[in-house]
Amino acid sequence: MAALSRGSSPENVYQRGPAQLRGTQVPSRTTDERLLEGRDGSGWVHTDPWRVLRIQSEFVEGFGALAETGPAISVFGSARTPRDSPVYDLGVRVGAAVARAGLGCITGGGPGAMEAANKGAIEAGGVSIGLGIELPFEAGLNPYVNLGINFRYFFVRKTMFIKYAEGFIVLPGGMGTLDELFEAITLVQTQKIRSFPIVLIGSDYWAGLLGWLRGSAVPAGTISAADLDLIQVVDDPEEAVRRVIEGARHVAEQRDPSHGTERSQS
Ligand SMILES: C/C(=C\CNc1ncnc2c1ncn2[C@@H]1O[C@H](COP(=O)(O)O)[C@@H](O)[C@H]1O)CO
Repeated sequence: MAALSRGSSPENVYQRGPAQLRGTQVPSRTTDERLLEGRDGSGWVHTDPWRVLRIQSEFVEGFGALAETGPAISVFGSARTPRDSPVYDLGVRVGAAVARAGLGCITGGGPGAMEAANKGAIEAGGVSIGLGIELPFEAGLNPYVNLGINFRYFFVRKTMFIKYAEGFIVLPGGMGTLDELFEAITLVQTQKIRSFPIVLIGSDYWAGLLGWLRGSAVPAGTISAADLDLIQVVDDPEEAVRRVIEGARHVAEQRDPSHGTERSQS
């Protein structure tokens, strides 16, 4: 490719965006020329700069889709909960209670307890939101989602669970559920967000974890006893929703009115 004759002598100035280039710094091709020339392989779509744009677009799409959905509660729970189990039934009742309270029900959009909560929400006439995630064993969004968004990146999706929820209700679950639960607790404990209602549902299931936190982590000094106050445990779906609404109201009352309904994390 021939060098640009205009830029080849030191006295000529070449403007590339905000940068001024002279002499040897003058490129041989214009930016447009590079954009419009033939295909350059496809490896660049797997480079970090390109990924940054994809991550940015996930935030833009997520914020765009959820900004106008109204107040909601994020409901978590195991992807493996069978449809014929009592926990599935509990999930349906949680989703229905969320919808009856006039709140959107946000889940991970997958099977098991997520599907149960979406089913309850949609059957009760509510907004049933599924924030799906690309996984190697892709299952797709469950059929009870009436607003679904699929994410590539877990961390983008997790931002949405927190940003658009008044609080969390957590059904029995495994690693994914614990990850979501402890992310929220960590954000509150480190004061990245102000108090955020977190309600575990199913006291029998959660007793072991809470017992370990109280009996091992507190005495070891790795958490403070006050950290446990961030978590509430109930068995009744209506009570779980009531606790989130009360907690959210308490947070709103404490908030400086000039901050509107925005959370303090930036
Ligand atoms: C395991 C199977 C499918 C997994 N599909 C999922 N779809 C959407 N979200 C998921 C999935 N698996 C985990 N999650 C997220 O983690 C939480 C559940 O994880 P757990 O380890 O099962 O507790 C859940 O809240 C999701 O956000 C095939 O059955």
